[in-house]
Amino acid sequence: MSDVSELFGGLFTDADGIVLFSPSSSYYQTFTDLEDLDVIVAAPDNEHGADRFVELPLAFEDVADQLTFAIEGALDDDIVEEGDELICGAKLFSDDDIDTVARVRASAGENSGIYDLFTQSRAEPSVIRAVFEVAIELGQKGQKGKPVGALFVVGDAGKVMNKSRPLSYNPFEKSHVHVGDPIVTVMLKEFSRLDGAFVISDAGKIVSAYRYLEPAAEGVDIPKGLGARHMAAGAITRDTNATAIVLSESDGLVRAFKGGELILEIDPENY
Ligand SMILES: Nc1ncnc2c1ncn2[C@@H]1O[C@H](COP(=O)(O)OP(=O)(O)OP(=O)(O)O)[C@@H](O)[C@H]1O
Ligand SMILES: [Mn+2]
Repeated sequence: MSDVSELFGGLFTDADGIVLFSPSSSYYQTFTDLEDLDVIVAAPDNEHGADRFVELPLAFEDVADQLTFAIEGALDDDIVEEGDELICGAKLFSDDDIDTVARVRASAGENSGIYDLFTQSRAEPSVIRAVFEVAIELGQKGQKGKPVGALFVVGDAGKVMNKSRPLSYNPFEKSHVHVGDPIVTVMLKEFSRLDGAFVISDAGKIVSAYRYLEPAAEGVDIPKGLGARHMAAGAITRDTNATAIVLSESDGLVRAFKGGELILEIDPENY
């Protein structure tokens, strides 16, 4: 008769490393005396001072997104090697304790782009993250209780301006405000009722609101069923080096596009 740990034991044989997602301090401590396996922590902050650490820019609610982000980040930082077999411990249902184990092979060939979205965009990672936060907040609350859509084009702003035209006067014309400033969050929410896109510079300066994007759309392949806003978002990221973050008025999801492709889809209600 086999017992459960023997049956599942195969999951752990010949592993090269362990990835713990936001472990508690005591949980992390129990792993530090492991001799032959590297322990990697993936979390919003390196609160335990782990030597091998991947910073999560968002609390990805989808465990697959979390794992993919951490593994692409660990490969990029040379914390793990191509082909490494990793045991990942994550919190699927629990907020407190790791309750789920997955065995994943690190493979650079299957790059989803989710790590590069934050780290290899023209815009600074903190800017990408701040725009996500505004889009998520807007998705949770809507505008005066009604669902609202919004399109943020981040980075490579000069080129984006050349591939777009104004729909109305630009309320940010003479201002020097940046995403992340609390007042800007209020302004972005207010202006999101109106048409068009926000254009944001690499450093996070709001360059313009109300831009109608006119990128070339050839070769852009976005999922069927998404409309003009999403098509424009995808296309502008193929035509320029910008990243686009879109809140859909119709399904309430936040989506990110880069290089003409949909990279990440998240539901604000889960944050
Ligand atoms: N090329 C564009 N540039 C900037 N904004 C655009 C562009 N095309 C559409 N939009 C904006 O998107 C809004 C919604 O358009 P549409 O419904 O076709 O898009 P969608 O992709 O279905 O988005 P949603 O899911 O929010 O409905 C328009 O009212 C307009 O404000
Ligand atoms: Mn629509």
